[in-house]
Parts: sequence; C-alpha cells; structure tokens
Amino acid sequence: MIPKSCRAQGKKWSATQRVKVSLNHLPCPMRPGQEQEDSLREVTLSTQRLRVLPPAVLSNPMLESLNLDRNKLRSITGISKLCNLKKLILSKNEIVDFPNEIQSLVCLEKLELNQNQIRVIPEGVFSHLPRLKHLRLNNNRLGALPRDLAACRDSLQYLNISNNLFRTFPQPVLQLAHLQELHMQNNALRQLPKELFQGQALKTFKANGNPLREPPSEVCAGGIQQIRNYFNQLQHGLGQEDKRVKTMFLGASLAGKSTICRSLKQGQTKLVPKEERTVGIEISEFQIEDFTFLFWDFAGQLEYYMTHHVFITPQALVILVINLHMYQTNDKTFKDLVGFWINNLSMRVPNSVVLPVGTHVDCCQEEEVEKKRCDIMAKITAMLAERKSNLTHFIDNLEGSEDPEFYVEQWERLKEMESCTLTILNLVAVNCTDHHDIKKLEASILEHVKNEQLFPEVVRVLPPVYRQVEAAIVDIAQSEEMADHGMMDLQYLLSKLSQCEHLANLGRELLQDILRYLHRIGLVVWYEEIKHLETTVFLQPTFLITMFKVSMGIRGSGPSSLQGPSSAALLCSSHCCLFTPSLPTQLLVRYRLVQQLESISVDTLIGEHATIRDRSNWVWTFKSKAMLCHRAVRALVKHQLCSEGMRDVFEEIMEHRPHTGRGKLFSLLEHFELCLEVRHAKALNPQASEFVPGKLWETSRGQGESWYLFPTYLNQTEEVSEVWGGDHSEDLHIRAYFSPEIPEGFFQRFLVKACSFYSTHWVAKVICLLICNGKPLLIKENNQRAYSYLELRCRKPEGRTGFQFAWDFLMAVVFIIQKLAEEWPGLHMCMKTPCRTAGCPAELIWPDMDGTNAMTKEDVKTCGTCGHRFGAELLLPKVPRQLEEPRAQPSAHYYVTSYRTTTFGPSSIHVNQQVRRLPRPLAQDPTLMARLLLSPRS
Ligand SMILES: Nc1nc2c(ncn2[C@@H]2O[C@H](COP(=O)(O)OP(=O)(O)OP(=O)(O)O)[C@@H](O)[C@H]2O)c(=O)[nH]1
Repeated sequence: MIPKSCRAQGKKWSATQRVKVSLNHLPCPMRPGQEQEDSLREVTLSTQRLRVLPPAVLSNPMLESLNLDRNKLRSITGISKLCNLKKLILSKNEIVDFPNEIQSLVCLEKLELNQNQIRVIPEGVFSHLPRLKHLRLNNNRLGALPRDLAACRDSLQYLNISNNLFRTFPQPVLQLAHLQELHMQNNALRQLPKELFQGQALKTFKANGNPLREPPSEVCAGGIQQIRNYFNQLQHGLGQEDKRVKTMFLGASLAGKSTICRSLKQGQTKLVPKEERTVGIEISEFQIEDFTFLFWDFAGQLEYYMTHHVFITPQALVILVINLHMYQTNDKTFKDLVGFWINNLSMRVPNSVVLPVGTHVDCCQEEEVEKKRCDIMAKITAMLAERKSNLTHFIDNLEGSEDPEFYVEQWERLKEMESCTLTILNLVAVNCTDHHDIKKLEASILEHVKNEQLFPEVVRVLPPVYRQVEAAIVDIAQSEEMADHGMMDLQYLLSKLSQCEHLANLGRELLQDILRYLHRIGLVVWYEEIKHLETTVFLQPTFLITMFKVSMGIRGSGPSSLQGPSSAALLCSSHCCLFTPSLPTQLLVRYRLVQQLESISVDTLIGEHATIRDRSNWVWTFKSKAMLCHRAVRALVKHQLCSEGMRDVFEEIMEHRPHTGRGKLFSLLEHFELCLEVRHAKALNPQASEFVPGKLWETSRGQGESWYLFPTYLNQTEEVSEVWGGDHSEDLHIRAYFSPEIPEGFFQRFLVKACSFYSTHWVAKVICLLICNGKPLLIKENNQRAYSYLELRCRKPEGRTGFQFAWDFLMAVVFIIQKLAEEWPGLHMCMKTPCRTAGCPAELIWPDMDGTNAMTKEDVKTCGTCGHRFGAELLLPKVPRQLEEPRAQPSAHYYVTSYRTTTFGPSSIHVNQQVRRLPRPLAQDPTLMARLLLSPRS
C-alpha cells in the first residue's frame, strides 16, 4: 500500500491526451486525392469521452471502418446511416442495451462490442449480417446467444465470448461451420458438446477458467486434438465420475501439518516425532468415501518458500495449519503463523478455499482455544477487508484522475482482482493425539469438498481408459523393476503400457494425452517443455521435489525461531498407492549446506578430480557469494547418493560431462528460476566481461567451469553500493509499487531473470546493479508494510541519445518485473515516478503502457504539490523532441552471438534463458519486446 498522502498527490499528475484523430480533424468531404478517399473510409475516434456519435461521422455514408473504442457511449443512434460500414469497433464503452440499429449494417465483417455491459442480444440482428467474419462480445454480462447467429454460418470465423456469464454452451455456435477461433474463457460452463469438435474447421479453442467436468479442464488444456480424442474414447464406454481433490497443507514449522496429513490417511492418530521434519514437499494419495485426495504436505521452513511458485496451484483445498499452543493473540504471532500464508495465498491463488485448522488443543485451556480461534478469524477477516478496501481505493484513485481513460487497463486489472475471493472456512480446532478429533476434521473436510459452490470442479467425467492407464502406471511404479527414483524414459513407459493387455490397442497419441492429464492433476510429472526432461517421466513426483532440495535448505534458521533438528520425514502409508517410502529424501536435504560441503569425503573429491583445498574454496565461495561451481554440486550430490548406494540416481540427474550440458537437476533449477548460471566467479559478485556489439565477446563456454548463483542465500550489499557509488538527486528514478507486498522470493527470482538478460551485474540480498553498454542501473527492494516497492535508478543522461538509451534500459527492466508479477494474479503493481523536488511527497502515476513508450506528448510537467516544472523525459519514458545531436545508432539493431546476446537500439540484452520462451525477434524492437513481455496472461 502506498501512503495516502502520496497517493493523493499522485492524482494531480496526468499524462497528456493520446488523441489519434481529433474531432476537429474529422475528414472533410471536400478534399480531393487518394489520401482523402482513405480518410473518408476510415475514422478512429478512440478515447474521446464521446457520449453520442458526432454528426460529422454520421454524415459520411462512404465510411467503411469506424473505431469508437474507449468512449462513454451508451447508444449509437444514427449508425444505420453508415450502410457501407465493414468494421465497427465499440469496445470499452458503456453500452447496456444491444444496439438494434446494427442490423442495418449489412456489409459488416468485423464487429467488436467487448468490455461493455450487454446482458441480452435480441433475435433478428445477426440474420441481417451474412458477411460477419469477426465478432467480439467478451467481457459483457451475456448468458446466451440469439438463435439467428446461425445465419452467419458461412462467414463467421472468429468469436470471442470470454468473461461472460454462460452456464450452458450456446447452441447456435454449433451451427457455425467455418468457425476457426472460439474464446470462451472465464464463464461458468460445466460441459462442452462433442459436436463442437467434430468438424475440422476449429483451430483455436480456449475455455480455461470454467468449472468444466466434461471434458475436465486438464483435458481441455491439452488442446483441440486431446479433446477430440477424449470424446472419441467416451463413445466407446460410459464416462466415469472421478472425484479428486488436491489438498495443500500449509503453515509454519511444527504446526502439525504432517501429523494431520498422516493421521487422516491412516484413519488414526499418527503423531510425527519432531526429528522427522518435512523437507520440501511430500505428496500422497488416499481415499475418503468416493473422493480421492491428493495430499501435498509443504515444509514450513522459509528455505522452501522459493519453490512454492512451482507447486502452489489454484483449485485446491488449502488446509492452513496453526499451532494454537504457540499462537498468541498479538500481531506478531498472527503475522508469522497465519497472516503470512493468507497474504501469499491471496496474491498467488486468490480464488482458493482455505480451511484453517488449529492444532495442539490438548496443550491449551478450553477458553484459551475459543479466544484464539475468534482472534484468528477476526484478524483474517480484517486482513481481507483491508485488502478489499485498498483495491477499492486504487480503483477510485484511477477513476477520479483527470484522465481516467489513460488508466483503463490498470482499472480493469484491479476490477478483476476485486472480483476474486479467498474463501476462509471456519477454523476447526483439533487435538491431533485424539482419534475423535481426527474423525471430526475428516468429516469437516468431506462436507466442504462436497459443496459444489466451493468446489465446482471436483467431479471430472473420464473415459474408462483414463483410469485404466492410471492403474497401469501405479502397477509399473510399484513393480520390482522400477528404480527407486521413479524416473522412467517416456518411450519405455509407453511401450510398457502398450504391453498391458487391455491397453494394447491404444495409440501413442492417446497414451501421451492421458499422461499429460495425469501430469496436470499432479499424479506424475512430465515436463515436456524442458529440453533435458522431455523424455523423462517422474512416476514418483516426490523424488523430483527432492532434486530441488539440493539448492535449498541451506540457512540454519526458519521464519521464526522454531527451527528443529535436521532430518527428513518420509511419508509412508498403506493407502499411498504411488509413492513408496524408499525415496532418497533424506540424502539430498541441506539444512546446513556449509557443513554438508565440508563433510564431502576425500574419496568423492578424488572421483571428481578435486582436492581438499578445492573443497575449502567451495565453502568459502558459497558463504561469501552464494555460489557453487558445477563440480561442487556434483561432489555434494555424489557424496550423499553414493554413500547410500544410489549411484544410478546420481548418473540420472547429473550430466556425466560437466562442460557439455546441464543435466536434469540444473535444467529444473533453471527452468524454475531458482538459480542462475554464471560464467565468472572471480570478483566478489558474478561479473562477466561486457558484450559490445560488433566486438569480440571474450566470454565463451569453454572458459572455466560453470558456477551457479543461489540468490536466496545472498547477504552482503556493500560491494554493490560501492560499484554504484551512491544515489544522486539527479538520477532518473522510478518505482514499481506492490500491494499488498512484494511476495516472498520475488526479488530473488527477479535477480535470476534480470541477470540472465544482462551479463554484467552485481547482486546482493536486496539490491542489484545491472550494466548495459557501460551504463549502470540499480534496483533496490524496499518491502515494508504499506510501502513495498522496487526502486530503479539510472544516472541522469545527457542529450537525446542518452535519454533514449536510459529509458530503453529502464523499460526493459520494468517489463521483466511486470512479467514476473503476472505469476501472482492477486498482486497489484503500479509504476510511479517520485517528484524530483527534494522533500516533495508527490508521485506521478504512470498511465497504461501500451508498448509504444509514447506515454506523454507534453514536454514539460508541473508537480501539483510543489509547483516545480520538469522536462517530461526526467519522469517518463519520453525522449526530448529537439534533435540536439545525431543518433549514435539506428534504433533497431539486432545482434545475435553464440550466446544469444541481442541488442536493440543502444541497449544490449542477454537472452540466454528467456530465448526459450520468447520468440526470436524479441529484441529487434523494444516495443515488440514490451508487447511480448506484457502480453495478457492466457
Ligand atoms: N500434543 C500435540 N502434539 C502435536 C499436535 N499436532 C502435532 N503435534 C506434534 O507437533 C510436532 C510437529 O508436528 P509436525 O506434524 O511435524 O509439524 P509440521 O507442520 O509438519 O512441521 P514441519 O515439518 O516443520 O513443516 C510433532 O512432534 C507432533 O507430534 C497436537 O495436536 N497435540
């Protein structure tokens, strides 16, 4: 949250209008020439605050294209006069009643009415629009489509009805024989008709955000072919209802998560000895009545929070376990034991259902339990209310600004966040040593998951073959031949499945579909998108998680001072069908990595061609720089695994030849941005020689071995500050504000992302300095309640080229931050520039960024608080107009080296990691990069 004073001040600043065609410049029918003819045919009147159609527009019957988006239109009376109109854009207006006059626009090919408030479309409009190819009706309040939409059967190719209120599939759509693209996301659909997928025309289909059970969302996520295969299979046998709930146990250390988890599974009290701490995550499956529960037991230690972005997923029941004995009715314990989790859930999975469970009731007085229960519930309620009120305040702030149309995208995003609700169920207090309490908790869980309002997606309809394949995989996973680590080659697995008598006739495509489904529901893990892992299926996901642990669990202290001894708890249950107890969980645990490194045996060192001195060096580098070299990690893992006779696992997860590839372990760590591969470790911080376009870059793969930086364990900040040389009042200086706060692990992941773009960097715990073409950019984290932001600073440049470069650089980093922030759907981020007058609290709120960087047309801005005037280029990505000096380089140079370093304009970007996810021409053009990085979440 931003202090009220600053927010209020921020409103006084505003961007200038971005008017494309002003009303005074409407095409005049008298001017001759081709240009004139074109302008007669096409008019754009976006963001003009129009309430009615301007008569000048209506008097032009030759008009073929009219864009009226982002106005205040409620009706479009008179539009029927424009009978030659082919394209009509009415997006983001205030239309409630569908404009009937549209039926007169018989030439219409493209109609966009998205982001209005239309509830009903009357019959008799579309029957007059036989040429309509493209129709956008998303973000309205529609629950049905008119029957006569079928009249567009030969023309309509694109239809978007996402973000409406459809509960049943609109039947007229089935008539649209030429439909190629259909968007139906975020409605309330439960079932899709198989007829939709029978023709071959449909190429793109999106339906995420619906409580689908037939086909389930996890099948739809596989695309049209997987849906077709699903329906084909359903024809061969009746669909079976599968009731499955992912249940995540979260909470601080020693809360009792594992105890509850095990007790529920075994149907009796199962106290977990304190020494058996959970490490990372444990997964197990078991049954209550006809519900299958997939339990994910998360370790409470801070070290593991870094992996939560990988495993905390939506649509799960969250059991938030609170040790009532430890809990005190003060703000501090609330924050540590409850508030922290509620905050994280509301940022990461804002639509979840949370069941708070209080443990250790036997250690409390009866009245004490009730008092604490009330306190916890009241504080959670207050917390959520504060969040809502903050969102409302942000929305009001944008609506009340002088130019609200410049903040439409931010406003929409806030509205979306406002509509999300974290449902908090009543706290259940239990004594885990008492069998009755465990039964009571079980009944409570069952009651909640049966509630369709809370869990509309629990039931999935599946063809019998899905269950058969799942059962066959369980058999394979439990068979003698299965290695302990549970990893299997994809082709081998498929051939094993094909050998099963009843699965012999299934095609590979269908088997892979089913594997993808099982991956999405969390039963197996198959990361098709990671190069080193595309042919590996983890039949025991728990093992996969242990691989992460190599990089974690290093620090000796937890979130509170509750740290216990360090050994792994291992889940083992007769109900647990997929996960066997023989996993090497204990072996890879690193609570105290320094000690672990020190204990690497001499034999292992010799095997890795290392010496005792190397080992001391590894320890020193890790302590001082949070870095481990490839060999150190190899030795560490080998030492642990080989001493337990698990050499095969070691060979599986580590690359044999250290210089040729990363191996599975590092592919995973990098994919999830838990560590950064760095080439140089000579200086106190990773420092690479800089890439200069056109010159030889000295860094090369053959030079020395790889080092891996684990940013979570960084500590010192002095060196970064020293290289930066201190803040100057003249610096270009912007801030990315976060509400409610910067999520745990955000800055560390930002470091991994940003440093993979910029090869020269210095990093520390909450500060990072990136260098691009010799220019530094500093990023600092300030995560204070009601004052959470990342500050970006550049030295004040000189001349036009300097500003161009500085803003390119700043914007590239802003986009990286924004892209990362998208992973927290409940996180609000807002860019601001503090007033440059010392002591003035005003801040300029940035308008929406549409990727053009043309954020203002004003050359000078005046602060509404202190009255000082500043060149706009000092505050926003705006380059001064006067051409004081020739540009040093053309704006869109593009260089690719073997390291995939690319350059746009004067800036250079190292896309070593991102290149896998972003298309090649990424850096050809900074605005393209902006659009790519800012493209809406799917
Ligand atoms: N007396 C009593 N002891 C409990 C209760 N619940 C859990 N315990 C004990 O509390 C300790 C911690 O329980 P765990 O289940 O390991 O806690 P956790 O939340 O999984 O802890 P981490 O593994 O650190 O994340 C164990 O020694 C349990 O036996 C309870 O209701 N009453």
